Amino acid sequence: MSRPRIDYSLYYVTGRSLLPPAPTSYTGPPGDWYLAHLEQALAGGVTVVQVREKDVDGGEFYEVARRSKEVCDRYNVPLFVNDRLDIACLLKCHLHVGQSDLPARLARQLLGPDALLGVSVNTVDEMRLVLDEGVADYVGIGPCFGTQTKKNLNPIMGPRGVRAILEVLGDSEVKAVVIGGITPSTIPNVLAQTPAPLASGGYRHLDGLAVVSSISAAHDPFTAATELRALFLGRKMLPSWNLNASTAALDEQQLVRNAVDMLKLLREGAHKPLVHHITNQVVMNDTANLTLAFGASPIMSSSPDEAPHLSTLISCLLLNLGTITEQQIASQKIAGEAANRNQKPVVFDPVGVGATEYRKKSASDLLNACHVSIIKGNAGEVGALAGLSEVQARGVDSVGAGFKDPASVVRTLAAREKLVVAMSGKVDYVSDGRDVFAIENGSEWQESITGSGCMASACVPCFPASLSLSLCSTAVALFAGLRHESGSLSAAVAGLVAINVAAELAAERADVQGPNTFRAALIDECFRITPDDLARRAKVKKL
Ligand SMILES: Cc1ncc(COP(=O)(O)OP(=O)(O)O)c(N)n1
Ligand SMILES: Cc1nc(C(=O)O)sc1CCOP(=O)(O)O
Repeated sequence: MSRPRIDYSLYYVTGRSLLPPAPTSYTGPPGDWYLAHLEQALAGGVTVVQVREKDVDGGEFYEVARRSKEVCDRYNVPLFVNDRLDIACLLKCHLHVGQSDLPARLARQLLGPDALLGVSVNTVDEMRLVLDEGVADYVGIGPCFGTQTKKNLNPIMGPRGVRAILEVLGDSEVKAVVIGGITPSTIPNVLAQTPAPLASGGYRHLDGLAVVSSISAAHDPFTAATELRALFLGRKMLPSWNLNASTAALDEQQLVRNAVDMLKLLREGAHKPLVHHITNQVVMNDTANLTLAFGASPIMSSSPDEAPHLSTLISCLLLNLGTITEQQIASQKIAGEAANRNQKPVVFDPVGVGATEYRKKSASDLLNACHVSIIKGNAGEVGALAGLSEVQARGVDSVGAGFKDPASVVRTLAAREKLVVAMSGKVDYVSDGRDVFAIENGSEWQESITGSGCMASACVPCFPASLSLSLCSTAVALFAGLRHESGSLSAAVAGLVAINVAAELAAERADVQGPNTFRAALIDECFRITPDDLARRAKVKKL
Protein backbone atom coordinates (compact mmCIF):
# COMPACT_ATOMS: atom_id res chain seq x y z
CA MET A 1 0.00 0.00 0.00
CA SER A 2 1.43 3.38 -0.98
CA ARG A 3 -1.05 5.62 0.77
CA PRO A 4 0.45 8.59 2.58
CA ARG A 5 0.64 8.75 6.36
CA ILE A 6 -0.95 12.03 7.30
CA ASP A 7 -1.39 14.19 10.36
CA TYR A 8 -5.07 14.13 11.37
CA SER A 9 -4.71 16.43 14.37
CA LEU A 10 -6.79 19.32 12.99
CA TYR A 11 -9.23 18.20 10.34
CA TYR A 12 -11.18 21.07 8.78
CA VAL A 13 -14.43 20.16 7.03
CA THR A 14 -15.38 23.23 5.02
CA GLY A 15 -18.69 25.05 5.42
CA ARG A 16 -18.89 27.87 2.89
CA SER A 17 -22.39 28.89 4.00
CA LEU A 18 -21.08 29.66 7.49
CA LEU A 19 -18.29 32.05 6.41
CA PRO A 20 -18.41 35.50 8.01
CA PRO A 21 -18.52 38.47 5.63
CA ALA A 22 -15.13 39.39 4.22
CA PRO A 23 -13.43 42.06 6.33
CA THR A 24 -12.70 45.46 4.84
CA SER A 25 -9.01 44.54 4.78
CA TYR A 26 -9.79 41.82 2.21
CA THR A 27 -9.27 43.25 -1.28
CA GLY A 28 -9.54 40.12 -3.45
CA PRO A 29 -12.50 39.13 -5.63
CA PRO A 30 -15.63 38.55 -3.47
CA GLY A 31 -15.96 34.99 -4.81
CA ASP A 32 -12.47 34.16 -3.59
CA TRP A 33 -13.04 35.11 0.05
CA TYR A 34 -13.65 31.43 0.85
CA LEU A 35 -10.20 30.55 -0.52
CA ALA A 36 -8.50 33.37 1.37
CA HIS A 37 -10.27 32.24 4.55
CA LEU A 38 -9.17 28.64 3.90
CA GLU A 39 -5.60 29.78 3.37
CA GLN A 40 -5.55 31.56 6.74
CA ALA A 41 -6.86 28.41 8.42
CA LEU A 42 -4.09 26.39 6.78
CA ALA A 43 -1.51 28.90 7.88
CA GLY A 44 -2.92 28.63 11.43
CA GLY A 45 -2.36 24.89 11.60
CA VAL A 46 -5.09 22.92 9.81
CA THR A 47 -3.57 19.55 8.87
CA VAL A 48 -6.34 18.02 6.71
CA VAL A 49 -9.11 19.62 4.65
CA GLN A 50 -12.36 18.09 3.44
CA VAL A 51 -14.50 19.96 0.96
CA ARG A 52 -18.11 19.44 1.99
CA GLU A 53 -20.74 21.05 -0.24
CA LYS A 54 -24.33 20.08 0.43
CA ASP A 55 -26.34 22.47 -1.74
CA VAL A 56 -24.46 22.85 -5.01
CA ASP A 57 -24.46 21.02 -8.30
CA GLY A 58 -21.63 18.79 -9.46
CA GLY A 59 -19.96 21.48 -11.56
CA GLU A 60 -19.73 23.95 -8.72
CA PHE A 61 -18.61 21.25 -6.26
CA TYR A 62 -15.86 20.28 -8.69
CA GLU A 63 -14.70 23.88 -9.09
CA VAL A 64 -14.64 24.56 -5.32
CA ALA A 65 -12.75 21.32 -4.70
CA ARG A 66 -10.27 21.99 -7.52
CA ARG A 67 -9.46 25.46 -6.26
CA SER A 68 -9.32 24.28 -2.64
CA LYS A 69 -6.83 21.65 -3.70
CA GLU A 70 -4.58 24.28 -5.26
CA VAL A 71 -4.47 26.11 -1.93
CA CYS A 72 -3.98 22.92 0.11
CA ASP A 73 -1.19 21.77 -2.21
CA ARG A 74 0.71 24.96 -1.44
CA TYR A 75 0.59 24.02 2.25
CA ASN A 76 1.26 20.37 1.58
CA VAL A 77 -2.01 19.53 3.28
CA PRO A 78 -4.08 16.59 1.99
CA LEU A 79 -7.54 17.28 0.57
CA PHE A 80 -10.59 15.02 0.89
CA VAL A 81 -13.92 15.48 -0.82
CA ASN A 82 -17.12 14.58 0.91
CA ASP A 83 -19.34 11.91 -0.69
CA ARG A 84 -18.34 12.57 -4.35
CA LEU A 85 -16.22 9.67 -5.54
CA ASP A 86 -16.27 11.01 -9.12
CA ILE A 87 -14.74 14.33 -8.04
CA ALA A 88 -12.17 12.61 -5.83
CA CYS A 89 -11.10 10.46 -8.80
CA LEU A 90 -10.95 13.42 -11.18
CA LEU A 91 -8.86 15.50 -8.82
CA LYS A 92 -6.77 12.57 -7.61
CA CYS A 93 -7.55 13.45 -4.04
CA HIS A 94 -8.95 11.55 -1.07
CA LEU A 95 -12.56 10.67 -0.19
CA HIS A 96 -14.81 10.68 2.88
CA VAL A 97 -18.05 8.67 2.77
CA GLY A 98 -20.91 8.38 5.23
CA GLN A 99 -23.01 5.34 6.09
CA SER A 100 -25.67 6.27 3.54
CA ASP A 101 -23.22 7.02 0.71
CA LEU A 102 -21.62 4.62 -1.72
CA PRO A 103 -20.36 1.69 0.42
CA ALA A 104 -16.73 2.07 1.38
CA ARG A 105 -15.64 -1.25 -0.16
CA LEU A 106 -17.07 -0.14 -3.57
CA ALA A 107 -15.61 3.33 -3.26
CA ARG A 108 -12.22 1.77 -2.59
CA GLN A 109 -12.40 -0.24 -5.85
CA LEU A 110 -12.69 2.90 -7.97
CA LEU A 111 -10.55 5.10 -5.80
CA GLY A 112 -7.59 2.83 -6.20
CA PRO A 113 -4.99 1.91 -3.62
CA ASP A 114 -3.22 5.28 -3.33
CA ALA A 115 -6.02 7.53 -2.15
CA LEU A 116 -7.09 7.75 1.46
CA LEU A 117 -10.62 6.79 2.41
CA GLY A 118 -12.50 7.93 5.49
CA VAL A 119 -15.82 6.56 6.77
CA SER A 120 -18.30 8.04 9.25
CA VAL A 121 -19.27 5.91 12.23
CA ASN A 122 -21.87 6.50 14.90
CA THR A 123 -22.13 3.08 16.57
CA VAL A 124 -19.82 0.31 17.72
CA ASP A 125 -21.43 -2.02 15.13
CA GLU A 126 -20.54 0.41 12.34
CA MET A 127 -17.02 0.55 13.73
CA ARG A 128 -16.77 -3.26 13.72
CA LEU A 129 -17.94 -3.37 10.11
CA VAL A 130 -15.35 -0.82 9.06
CA LEU A 131 -12.66 -2.95 10.68
CA ASP A 132 -13.99 -6.15 9.07
CA GLU A 133 -14.03 -4.57 5.61
CA GLY A 134 -10.51 -3.26 6.06
CA VAL A 135 -10.69 -0.57 3.37
CA ALA A 136 -10.83 2.61 5.45
CA ASP A 137 -7.83 4.65 6.55
CA TYR A 138 -9.69 6.56 9.23
CA VAL A 139 -13.09 6.97 10.79
CA GLY A 140 -14.95 10.18 11.57
CA ILE A 141 -16.75 9.46 14.85
CA GLY A 142 -19.77 11.62 15.50
CA PRO A 143 -21.75 13.48 16.41
CA CYS A 144 -20.00 13.91 19.73
CA PHE A 145 -22.20 16.86 20.74
CA GLY A 146 -25.18 18.67 19.27
CA THR A 147 -24.47 20.91 16.29
CA GLN A 148 -26.39 23.32 14.09
CA THR A 149 -24.12 22.59 11.16
CA LYS A 150 -25.62 19.31 9.96
CA LYS A 151 -29.22 18.37 9.26
CA ASN A 152 -30.45 14.83 10.02
CA LEU A 153 -27.92 14.32 12.73
CA ASN A 154 -27.37 10.80 14.05
CA PRO A 155 -27.82 10.23 17.81
CA ILE A 156 -25.43 12.34 19.86
CA MET A 157 -22.92 10.02 21.49
CA GLY A 158 -21.01 12.24 23.91
CA PRO A 159 -17.33 11.73 24.72
CA ARG A 160 -18.14 8.43 26.45
CA GLY A 161 -19.87 7.11 23.33
CA VAL A 162 -16.81 8.12 21.34
CA ARG A 163 -14.70 6.24 23.87
CA ALA A 164 -16.81 3.09 23.35
CA ILE A 165 -15.99 3.27 19.63
CA LEU A 166 -12.29 3.82 20.33
CA GLU A 167 -12.41 0.74 22.55
CA VAL A 168 -13.53 -1.32 19.53
CA LEU A 169 -10.91 0.35 17.35
CA GLY A 170 -8.27 -0.70 19.89
CA ASP A 171 -4.73 -0.61 18.58
CA SER A 172 -5.77 -0.98 14.93
CA GLU A 173 -3.89 1.08 12.33
CA VAL A 174 -7.15 2.83 11.38
CA LYS A 175 -7.03 6.45 12.55
CA ALA A 176 -9.88 8.24 14.31
CA VAL A 177 -11.14 11.80 14.44
CA VAL A 178 -14.14 13.09 16.36
CA ILE A 179 -16.72 15.44 14.83
CA GLY A 180 -19.81 17.37 15.94
CA GLY A 181 -19.79 20.32 18.32
CA ILE A 182 -16.01 20.41 18.70
CA THR A 183 -15.08 23.85 20.01
CA PRO A 184 -12.40 25.23 22.32
CA SER A 185 -14.80 24.87 25.23
CA THR A 186 -15.77 21.25 24.52
CA ILE A 187 -12.27 20.02 23.63
CA PRO A 188 -10.99 19.67 27.24
CA ASN A 189 -13.88 17.37 28.09
CA VAL A 190 -13.35 15.37 24.87
CA LEU A 191 -9.65 14.96 25.56
CA ALA A 192 -10.25 14.01 29.18
CA GLN A 193 -12.91 11.41 28.54
CA THR A 194 -12.34 9.77 25.17
CA PRO A 195 -9.13 7.78 25.69
CA ALA A 196 -10.10 4.11 25.82
CA PRO A 197 -8.14 1.61 27.91
CA LEU A 198 -6.47 -1.09 25.81
CA ALA A 199 -6.30 -4.73 26.87
CA SER A 200 -2.57 -4.55 26.24
CA GLY A 201 -2.21 -1.58 28.63
CA GLY A 202 -2.17 2.13 27.83
CA TYR A 203 -4.94 4.00 26.07
CA ARG A 204 -6.28 4.36 22.54
CA HIS A 205 -6.47 8.09 21.77
CA LEU A 206 -8.14 10.11 19.11
CA ASP A 207 -5.84 11.04 16.23
CA GLY A 208 -7.51 14.36 15.65
CA LEU A 209 -10.42 16.75 15.93
CA ALA A 210 -12.72 17.48 12.99
CA VAL A 211 -14.49 20.82 12.91
CA VAL A 212 -16.75 22.78 10.61
CA SER A 213 -18.09 25.89 12.32
CA SER A 214 -15.21 26.41 14.75
CA ILE A 215 -13.14 27.42 11.74
CA SER A 216 -15.55 28.27 8.92
CA ALA A 217 -17.55 30.72 11.06
CA ALA A 218 -14.42 32.27 12.57
CA HIS A 219 -13.61 35.90 11.76
CA ASP A 220 -9.98 35.05 12.37
CA PRO A 221 -9.48 31.50 11.02
CA PHE A 222 -5.72 31.67 11.62
CA THR A 223 -6.17 32.17 15.37
CA ALA A 224 -9.07 29.71 15.52
CA ALA A 225 -6.97 26.98 13.89
CA THR A 226 -3.95 27.77 16.03
CA GLU A 227 -5.99 27.54 19.22
CA LEU A 228 -7.78 24.33 18.24
CA ARG A 229 -4.58 22.56 17.28
CA ALA A 230 -2.72 23.74 20.36
CA LEU A 231 -5.50 22.38 22.56
CA PHE A 232 -5.26 19.03 20.84
CA LEU A 233 -1.49 18.83 20.80
CA GLY A 234 -1.18 20.12 24.35
CA ARG A 235 -2.38 16.84 25.73
CA LYS A 236 -0.21 14.79 23.44
CA MET A 237 3.01 16.30 24.65
CA LEU A 238 2.53 14.87 28.12
CA PRO A 239 3.27 11.18 28.44
CA SER A 240 1.26 10.90 31.62
CA TRP A 241 -1.87 9.46 30.05
CA ASN A 242 -0.09 6.21 30.49
CA LEU A 243 -1.03 5.30 34.03
CA ASN A 244 2.15 3.32 34.50
CA ALA A 245 4.26 6.38 33.84
CA SER A 246 2.33 8.85 35.93
CA THR A 247 2.78 10.66 39.19
CA ALA A 248 4.45 9.12 42.20
CA ALA A 249 2.24 6.77 44.17
CA LEU A 250 0.98 7.74 47.61
CA ASP A 251 1.24 5.22 50.41
CA GLU A 252 -1.29 4.72 53.17
CA GLN A 253 0.71 6.63 55.81
CA GLN A 254 0.96 9.63 53.50
CA LEU A 255 -2.77 9.56 52.80
CA VAL A 256 -3.56 9.51 56.52
CA ARG A 257 -1.06 12.34 57.12
CA ASN A 258 -2.78 14.32 54.36
CA ALA A 259 -6.18 13.74 55.97
CA VAL A 260 -4.84 14.84 59.37
CA ASP A 261 -3.20 17.96 57.90
CA MET A 262 -6.35 18.91 56.05
CA LEU A 263 -8.48 18.55 59.15
CA LYS A 264 -6.00 20.78 61.01
CA LEU A 265 -6.45 23.44 58.36
CA LEU A 266 -10.21 23.21 58.71
CA ARG A 267 -10.11 23.32 62.49
CA GLU A 268 -7.77 26.33 62.47
CA GLY A 269 -10.11 28.07 60.03
CA ALA A 270 -7.16 28.49 57.68
CA HIS A 271 -9.44 27.31 54.89
CA LYS A 272 -13.19 27.45 54.71
CA PRO A 273 -13.99 25.90 51.36
CA LEU A 274 -17.27 26.88 49.75
CA VAL A 275 -18.99 23.78 48.41
CA HIS A 276 -21.83 24.01 45.91
CA HIS A 277 -24.27 21.14 46.46
CA ILE A 278 -26.86 20.22 43.86
CA THR A 279 -28.27 17.40 45.85
CA ASN A 280 -31.34 15.49 46.88
CA GLN A 281 -34.18 16.59 49.07
CA VAL A 282 -33.80 13.69 51.51
CA VAL A 283 -30.30 14.56 52.73
CA MET A 284 -30.00 18.25 51.98
CA ASN A 285 -30.30 19.45 55.55
CA ASP A 286 -27.94 16.80 56.93
CA THR A 287 -25.26 17.32 54.31
CA ALA A 288 -25.38 21.09 54.74
CA ASN A 289 -24.97 20.70 58.51
CA LEU A 290 -22.21 18.16 58.10
CA THR A 291 -20.33 20.50 55.77
CA LEU A 292 -20.57 23.23 58.37
CA ALA A 293 -19.56 20.82 61.14
CA PHE A 294 -16.28 20.11 59.36
CA GLY A 295 -15.59 23.82 58.96
CA ALA A 296 -16.53 24.21 55.29
CA SER A 297 -19.40 26.30 53.88
CA PRO A 298 -22.27 24.77 51.95
CA ILE A 299 -24.36 26.51 49.32
CA MET A 300 -27.38 24.49 48.33
CA SER A 301 -28.60 25.72 44.96
CA SER A 302 -30.28 23.97 42.06
CA SER A 303 -30.71 27.07 39.98
CA PRO A 304 -29.25 26.81 36.47
CA ASP A 305 -29.11 30.61 36.36
CA GLU A 306 -26.65 31.10 39.16
CA ALA A 307 -24.50 28.01 38.57
CA PRO A 308 -22.04 29.71 36.18
CA HIS A 309 -21.44 32.59 38.59
CA LEU A 310 -21.22 30.24 41.55
CA SER A 311 -18.59 28.20 39.77
CA THR A 312 -16.23 31.16 39.93
CA LEU A 313 -16.63 31.39 43.73
CA ILE A 314 -16.64 27.82 44.96
CA SER A 315 -13.91 25.37 45.90
CA CYS A 316 -15.80 22.33 44.68
CA LEU A 317 -19.09 21.20 43.14
CA LEU A 318 -20.97 18.21 44.55
CA LEU A 319 -23.58 16.57 42.31
CA ASN A 320 -25.97 14.00 43.72
CA LEU A 321 -28.52 12.03 41.69
CA GLY A 322 -30.79 11.09 44.63
CA THR A 323 -34.03 12.90 43.75
CA ILE A 324 -33.18 13.86 40.21
CA THR A 325 -35.65 15.69 37.94
CA GLU A 326 -35.27 16.93 34.36
CA GLN A 327 -34.76 20.43 35.67
CA GLN A 328 -32.16 19.37 38.21
CA ILE A 329 -30.15 17.31 35.74
CA ALA A 330 -30.11 20.32 33.40
CA SER A 331 -28.77 22.44 36.28
CA GLN A 332 -26.18 19.82 37.14
CA LYS A 333 -24.94 19.78 33.52
CA ILE A 334 -24.67 23.55 33.41
CA ALA A 335 -22.91 23.63 36.79
CA GLY A 336 -20.57 20.77 35.79
CA GLU A 337 -19.59 22.45 32.52
CA ALA A 338 -19.00 25.73 34.35
CA ALA A 339 -16.92 23.99 37.02
CA ASN A 340 -14.78 22.40 34.30
CA ARG A 341 -14.36 25.78 32.61
CA ASN A 342 -13.30 27.36 35.87
CA GLN A 343 -11.12 24.42 36.80
CA LYS A 344 -13.08 23.49 39.90
CA PRO A 345 -13.25 19.84 40.92
CA VAL A 346 -16.54 17.98 40.67
CA VAL A 347 -17.56 15.16 43.03
CA PHE A 348 -20.39 12.97 41.74
CA ASP A 349 -22.61 10.69 43.82
CA PRO A 350 -24.66 8.59 41.35
CA VAL A 351 -27.35 7.68 43.89
CA GLY A 352 -29.46 4.73 42.75
CA VAL A 353 -28.00 4.82 39.24
CA GLY A 354 -28.71 1.12 38.74
CA ALA A 355 -32.35 1.43 39.82
CA THR A 356 -33.95 2.78 36.63
CA GLU A 357 -33.15 3.52 33.00
CA TYR A 358 -33.94 7.15 33.73
CA ARG A 359 -31.20 7.38 36.33
CA LYS A 360 -28.75 5.57 34.06
CA LYS A 361 -29.45 7.99 31.25
CA SER A 362 -29.23 10.99 33.59
CA ALA A 363 -25.84 9.82 34.90
CA SER A 364 -24.59 9.17 31.39
CA ASP A 365 -25.78 12.59 30.16
CA LEU A 366 -24.11 14.25 33.10
CA LEU A 367 -20.82 12.40 32.67
CA ASN A 368 -20.85 13.30 28.98
CA ALA A 369 -21.41 16.96 29.77
CA CYS A 370 -18.58 17.35 32.27
CA HIS A 371 -15.52 15.57 33.53
CA VAL A 372 -15.73 14.73 37.20
CA SER A 373 -12.78 14.25 39.56
CA ILE A 374 -14.31 11.75 41.98
CA ILE A 375 -17.20 9.29 41.73
CA LYS A 376 -18.39 8.14 45.14
CA GLY A 377 -21.04 5.43 45.26
CA ASN A 378 -22.09 2.22 46.97
CA ALA A 379 -21.38 -1.20 45.41
CA GLY A 380 -24.66 -1.25 43.48
CA GLU A 381 -23.97 2.19 42.01
CA VAL A 382 -20.35 1.50 41.17
CA GLY A 383 -21.40 -1.82 39.62
CA ALA A 384 -24.04 -0.11 37.48
CA LEU A 385 -21.52 2.47 36.21
CA ALA A 386 -18.99 -0.28 35.54
CA GLY A 387 -21.62 -2.26 33.62
CA LEU A 388 -21.47 -5.18 36.09
CA SER A 389 -24.45 -7.12 37.41
CA GLU A 390 -22.60 -9.01 40.14
CA VAL A 391 -23.96 -6.68 42.82
CA GLN A 392 -27.62 -5.78 42.66
CA ALA A 393 -29.32 -2.68 43.94
CA ARG A 394 -32.70 -2.29 45.54
CA GLY A 395 -33.75 1.28 44.91
CA VAL A 396 -30.89 3.41 46.14
CA ASP A 397 -29.42 0.66 48.37
CA SER A 398 -26.90 -1.96 47.43
CA VAL A 399 -27.86 -5.52 48.42
CA GLY A 400 -25.98 -8.79 48.92
CA ALA A 401 -22.45 -9.63 49.87
CA GLY A 402 -20.66 -7.21 47.56
CA PHE A 403 -18.09 -7.87 44.85
CA LYS A 404 -15.80 -10.89 45.02
CA ASP A 405 -12.95 -8.66 43.93
CA PRO A 406 -13.93 -5.08 44.87
CA ALA A 407 -10.40 -3.78 44.38
CA SER A 408 -10.31 -4.67 40.71
CA VAL A 409 -13.81 -3.25 40.15
CA VAL A 410 -12.86 0.19 41.49
CA ARG A 411 -9.44 0.14 39.82
CA THR A 412 -10.88 -0.78 36.41
CA LEU A 413 -13.64 1.82 36.58
CA ALA A 414 -11.24 4.54 37.75
CA ALA A 415 -8.79 3.74 34.94
CA ARG A 416 -11.55 3.71 32.33
CA GLU A 417 -13.10 6.98 33.52
CA LYS A 418 -9.77 8.57 34.38
CA LEU A 419 -10.82 9.77 37.81
CA VAL A 420 -10.92 8.56 41.41
CA VAL A 421 -13.58 6.01 42.34
CA ALA A 422 -14.59 5.69 45.99
CA MET A 423 -16.90 2.79 46.80
CA SER A 424 -18.51 2.90 50.23
CA GLY A 425 -19.66 -0.12 52.22
CA LYS A 426 -18.61 -2.01 55.34
CA VAL A 427 -15.12 -1.53 53.97
CA ASP A 428 -14.63 1.43 51.61
CA TYR A 429 -12.42 1.06 48.53
CA VAL A 430 -10.77 4.03 46.83
CA SER A 431 -8.75 3.87 43.61
CA ASP A 432 -7.12 6.27 41.21
CA GLY A 433 -6.91 3.62 38.48
CA ARG A 434 -3.57 2.36 39.64
CA ASP A 435 -3.55 1.91 43.42
CA VAL A 436 -6.41 0.74 45.60
CA PHE A 437 -6.86 1.61 49.27
CA ALA A 438 -9.24 -0.04 51.71
CA ILE A 439 -10.68 2.01 54.59
CA GLU A 440 -11.80 -0.17 57.44
CA ASN A 441 -13.37 2.42 59.71
CA GLY A 442 -17.05 2.98 60.36
CA SER A 443 -20.01 1.83 62.40
CA GLU A 444 -22.98 -0.44 61.70
CA TRP A 445 -25.20 2.42 62.81
CA GLN A 446 -24.45 4.13 59.49
CA GLU A 447 -26.65 1.58 57.71
CA SER A 448 -29.59 2.45 59.93
CA ILE A 449 -29.96 6.04 58.76
CA THR A 450 -31.03 7.29 55.38
CA GLY A 451 -28.47 9.20 53.36
CA SER A 452 -25.35 7.94 55.10
CA GLY A 453 -23.74 7.40 51.68
CA CYS A 454 -24.67 10.94 50.65
CA MET A 455 -23.22 12.24 53.91
CA ALA A 456 -19.97 10.42 53.13
CA SER A 457 -19.88 12.03 49.65
CA ALA A 458 -20.50 15.42 51.22
CA CYS A 459 -17.40 14.99 53.41
CA VAL A 460 -15.06 14.70 50.45
CA PRO A 461 -15.26 18.33 49.23
CA CYS A 462 -14.73 19.59 52.79
CA PHE A 463 -11.03 18.83 52.64
CA PRO A 464 -9.56 22.02 51.25
CA ALA A 465 -5.89 21.25 50.92
CA SER A 466 -6.68 18.17 48.96
CA LEU A 467 -9.06 20.02 46.78
CA SER A 468 -6.64 22.73 45.90
CA LEU A 469 -4.38 19.95 44.72
CA SER A 470 -7.28 18.27 43.09
CA LEU A 471 -8.13 21.50 41.40
CA CYS A 472 -4.72 21.55 39.77
CA SER A 473 -5.03 17.94 38.80
CA THR A 474 -8.44 18.48 37.30
CA ALA A 475 -7.24 21.45 35.36
CA VAL A 476 -4.21 19.64 34.11
CA ALA A 477 -6.22 16.54 33.33
CA LEU A 478 -8.66 18.61 31.36
CA PHE A 479 -6.33 20.87 29.52
CA ALA A 480 -3.22 18.84 29.15
CA GLY A 481 -4.35 15.27 29.37
CA LEU A 482 -2.53 14.50 32.55
CA ARG A 483 -3.95 11.78 34.70
CA HIS A 484 -5.76 13.11 37.78
CA GLU A 485 -3.33 12.74 40.60
CA SER A 486 -2.90 12.72 44.28
CA GLY A 487 -5.29 15.58 45.12
CA SER A 488 -8.46 13.69 44.26
CA LEU A 489 -7.18 10.53 45.90
CA SER A 490 -6.27 12.38 49.10
CA ALA A 491 -9.64 14.14 49.22
CA ALA A 492 -11.60 10.93 48.72
CA VAL A 493 -9.64 9.02 51.37
CA ALA A 494 -9.71 11.93 53.84
CA GLY A 495 -13.46 12.46 53.44
CA LEU A 496 -14.29 8.80 53.94
CA VAL A 497 -11.90 8.29 56.86
CA ALA A 498 -13.28 11.42 58.55
CA ILE A 499 -16.96 10.43 58.34
CA ASN A 500 -16.23 6.84 59.35
CA VAL A 501 -14.12 7.79 62.36
CA ALA A 502 -16.82 10.30 63.34
CA ALA A 503 -19.35 7.45 63.06
CA GLU A 504 -17.23 5.27 65.37
CA LEU A 505 -17.03 8.10 67.89
CA ALA A 506 -20.79 8.64 67.68
CA ALA A 507 -21.52 4.93 68.09
CA GLU A 508 -19.50 4.87 71.31
CA ARG A 509 -21.61 7.57 72.91
CA ALA A 510 -23.95 6.60 75.72
CA ASP A 511 -26.63 8.98 74.46
CA VAL A 512 -27.00 7.12 71.14
CA GLN A 513 -30.15 5.03 71.57
CA GLY A 514 -31.32 4.55 68.00
CA PRO A 515 -31.02 5.88 64.42
CA ASN A 516 -32.21 9.35 65.21
CA THR A 517 -29.87 9.97 68.14
CA PHE A 518 -27.06 8.40 66.05
CA ARG A 519 -27.76 10.81 63.21
CA ALA A 520 -27.55 13.81 65.53
CA ALA A 521 -24.46 12.38 67.25
CA LEU A 522 -22.77 11.80 63.88
CA ILE A 523 -23.07 15.47 62.94
CA ASP A 524 -21.86 16.44 66.42
CA GLU A 525 -18.84 14.17 66.06
CA CYS A 526 -18.05 15.65 62.65
CA PHE A 527 -17.91 18.94 64.53
CA ARG A 528 -15.83 17.55 67.44
CA ILE A 529 -13.44 15.19 65.65
CA THR A 530 -9.81 16.26 66.01
CA PRO A 531 -6.76 15.64 63.83
CA ASP A 532 -5.49 13.39 66.65
CA ASP A 533 -8.66 11.28 66.50
CA LEU A 534 -8.04 10.77 62.80
CA ALA A 535 -4.39 9.95 63.24
CA ARG A 536 -5.10 7.41 66.02
CA ARG A 537 -8.08 5.68 64.49
CA ALA A 538 -7.59 5.74 60.71
CA LYS A 539 -7.41 2.22 59.25
CA VAL A 540 -6.26 2.73 55.68
CA LYS A 541 -4.55 -0.13 53.86
CA LYS A 542 -2.99 -0.19 50.44
CA LEU A 543 -4.11 -3.40 48.70
C1 LIG B 1 -14.30 13.73 9.28
C2 LIG B 1 -15.74 13.54 8.98
N1 LIG B 1 -16.46 12.75 9.74
C3 LIG B 1 -17.77 12.56 9.51
C4 LIG B 1 -18.37 13.22 8.47
C5 LIG B 1 -19.81 13.02 8.15
O1 LIG B 1 -19.94 12.49 6.88
P1 LIG B 1 -21.33 11.92 6.34
O2 LIG B 1 -21.79 10.87 7.28
O3 LIG B 1 -21.13 11.57 4.94
O4 LIG B 1 -22.31 13.13 6.46
P2 LIG B 1 -22.23 14.43 5.57
O5 LIG B 1 -20.95 15.13 5.85
O6 LIG B 1 -22.32 13.98 4.18
O7 LIG B 1 -23.41 15.25 6.02
C6 LIG B 1 -17.58 14.04 7.68
N2 LIG B 1 -18.09 14.70 6.64
N3 LIG B 1 -16.27 14.19 7.94
C1 LIG C 1 -20.30 17.20 8.96
C2 LIG C 1 -20.68 16.56 10.23
N1 LIG C 1 -20.76 15.22 10.37
C3 LIG C 1 -21.16 14.86 11.57
C4 LIG C 1 -21.38 13.49 12.00
O1 LIG C 1 -21.86 13.27 13.11
O2 LIG C 1 -21.06 12.61 11.22
S1 LIG C 1 -21.47 16.17 12.58
C5 LIG C 1 -21.04 17.24 11.36
C6 LIG C 1 -21.06 18.72 11.51
C7 LIG C 1 -19.98 19.21 12.44
O3 LIG C 1 -20.04 20.57 12.45
P1 LIG C 1 -19.52 21.45 13.66
O4 LIG C 1 -18.07 21.24 13.77
O5 LIG C 1 -19.85 22.86 13.23
O6 LIG C 1 -20.29 21.05 14.87
